[in-house]
Amino acid sequence: MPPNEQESSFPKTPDASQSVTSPVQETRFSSPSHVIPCHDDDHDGPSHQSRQSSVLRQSLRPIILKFEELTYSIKSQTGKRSYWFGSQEPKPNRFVLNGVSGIVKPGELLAMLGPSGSGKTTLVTALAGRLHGKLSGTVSYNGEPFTSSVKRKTGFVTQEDVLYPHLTVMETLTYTALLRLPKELTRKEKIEQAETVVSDLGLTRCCNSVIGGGLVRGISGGERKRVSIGQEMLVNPSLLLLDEPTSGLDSTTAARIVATLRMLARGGRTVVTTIHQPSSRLYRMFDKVLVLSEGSPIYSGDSGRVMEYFGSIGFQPGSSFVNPADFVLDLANGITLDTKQYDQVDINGRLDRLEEQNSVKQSLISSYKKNLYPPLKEEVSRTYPQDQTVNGSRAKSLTNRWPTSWWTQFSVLLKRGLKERRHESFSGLRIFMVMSVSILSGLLWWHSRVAHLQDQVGLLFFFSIFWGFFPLFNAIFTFPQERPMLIKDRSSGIYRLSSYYIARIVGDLPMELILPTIFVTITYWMGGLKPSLTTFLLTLMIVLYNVLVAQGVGLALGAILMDAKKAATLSSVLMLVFLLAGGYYIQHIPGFIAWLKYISFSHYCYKLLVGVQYTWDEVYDCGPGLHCSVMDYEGIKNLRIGNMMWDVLALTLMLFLYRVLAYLALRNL
Ligand SMILES: Nc1ncnc2c1ncn2[C@@H]1O[C@H](COP(=O)(O)OP(=O)(O)OP(=O)(O)O)[C@@H](O)[C@H]1O
Repeated sequence: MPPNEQESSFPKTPDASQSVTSPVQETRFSSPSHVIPCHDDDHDGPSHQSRQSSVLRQSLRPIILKFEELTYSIKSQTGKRSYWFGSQEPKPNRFVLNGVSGIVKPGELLAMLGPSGSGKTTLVTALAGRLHGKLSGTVSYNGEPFTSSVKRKTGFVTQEDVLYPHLTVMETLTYTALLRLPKELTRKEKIEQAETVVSDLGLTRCCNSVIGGGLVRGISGGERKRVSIGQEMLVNPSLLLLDEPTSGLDSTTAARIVATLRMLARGGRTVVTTIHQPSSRLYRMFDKVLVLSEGSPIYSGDSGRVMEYFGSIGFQPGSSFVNPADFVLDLANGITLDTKQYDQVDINGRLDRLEEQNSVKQSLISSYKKNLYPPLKEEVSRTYPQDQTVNGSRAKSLTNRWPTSWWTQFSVLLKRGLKERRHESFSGLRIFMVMSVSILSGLLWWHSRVAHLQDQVGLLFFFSIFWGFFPLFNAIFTFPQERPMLIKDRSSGIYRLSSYYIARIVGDLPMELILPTIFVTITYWMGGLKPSLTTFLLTLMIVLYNVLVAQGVGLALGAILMDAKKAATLSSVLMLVFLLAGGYYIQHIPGFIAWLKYISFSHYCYKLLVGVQYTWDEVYDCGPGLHCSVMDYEGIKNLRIGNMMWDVLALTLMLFLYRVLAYLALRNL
């Protein structure tokens, strides 16, 4: 009989969750008076009434999760190096999962236990449809494979919290609510859901604190974990999968989290979690447990019957007060009462001990196959009413692929990006750098004259190179930095890649364009370039266009390599090539390598800058009493300035091409 049979009758009614008193609720209602209520500045706080009518109380579509004979192997290395190439010889496949089966129904909380490295993370990742590689066996959700509609009904909390460090708790959950909750809910209702989750998870006190991470000090590890769980709760998942949600937390916080999971399960959801070393208090909250030993199951079934089962196959705990979780973890490691005693008498008998432990594990695996697997297999292969009802709803859900419209996704992502990057966009350091370089160059080129043509042309070349390097190097970090968040959001099917991509590019624009505008304005007039408003505006437009192209190159390199270090190295080489082949330093590049300048955006920018600065009839003093045409000056003549539309066209092509490349690279993430 399943534990808590009365509570977990299937399917659960929405109200069932409210009737369960959990430690979370107890904590919430007994929270001390000094707790500061968290209200978003943009809206009014939710009424108690609206919290009660939370959509989180209802499981909209219960899911039966079945997995059968899951086997996953990886290729490992021997460590022996081949003489010639230093590569390692392949070793036979190592099984990370070996014939794991199970079934979890709505209303149930399954815990996966096992020693470190036993395959828990691999299994939960496979159940979340995110394991890539050689997975054999079947996983079904109401009898269906993992479809995008299942994806949107599944919450997956990974072991590492993937959160934006500069957003506050409330901002994080609000943006998630706005993106993940269906368009049928109003904005106000979505925000209320976020507030409900903040309150349900006991995050009220820190809701205005930043998440933190890296060098930014933020909320505690337990609070971060609860924010991650909250993000998944918001989607009102029918299936919630969690990888070690309690690791590193104190026992009270861990108990609160497991109690929350139990409460969510009681609301008609299917909840699966891996857990490292639960206390007996936590263990009692699980309905079912699955115990893994080196990837093979040694127990799968009701949590309450674990001691009885192992007793029936000859494995007894040392005392009657033992924590069942400790007992099964010892067994999964091959440690029994006998081997423990053996340990104490013979401390040097390591090999014998290992052999004995292996034989205990093998015996447990055989017992599982003989005693537990046949009835489990029968249960898994049974057809449930849920298996049929889903077919109708699937067709409907597929038509509604995304929870929100493209425009909502775009505007929420834009705002989220601006908030997350507000510190870096308007960082004093960046502004200081641009201001100091512009003033310094203005002073160096102070009121330069056409007579000193070489100097003036040098200033224009500097414009094209500086405003190639700077935006390019800023842009290469964009996607490598955001990769974990993007993968997480995209795996949950929250938004289209196009809405994210456009929001990201548009969000970066203001700062990308404001700084060069300030720079050009200062340096142009200080540097004594042509005192004509039209020429100044044209110069500014060319520099801004160059910035956009350079930004595209940086985005593409970052997205293709997904490694900021590699991208930075490649960018340095690229910009050095562009610098040398740009047409300023070397005027007589050998023909076989002269094509390099045609792929350099700085070259086109430089040509355009020179083209708008000087006219065909303009002359300069080329000697005592001599006047030469500017266009005949060697450095300018070799640029072959002709119809400038071709240069604009080349830059326009690059502008789109690099952005399309970046987009395509992101699609393959
Ligand atoms: N992609 C991979 N490459 C190399 N080894 C892998 C890979 N995936 C899994 N493994 C190995 O498979 C085994 C199981 O890993 P997994 O992370 O699932 O264990 P776990 O039970 O979750 O461990 P822990 O409790 O320490 O997180 C480990 O030995 C791990 O090193």
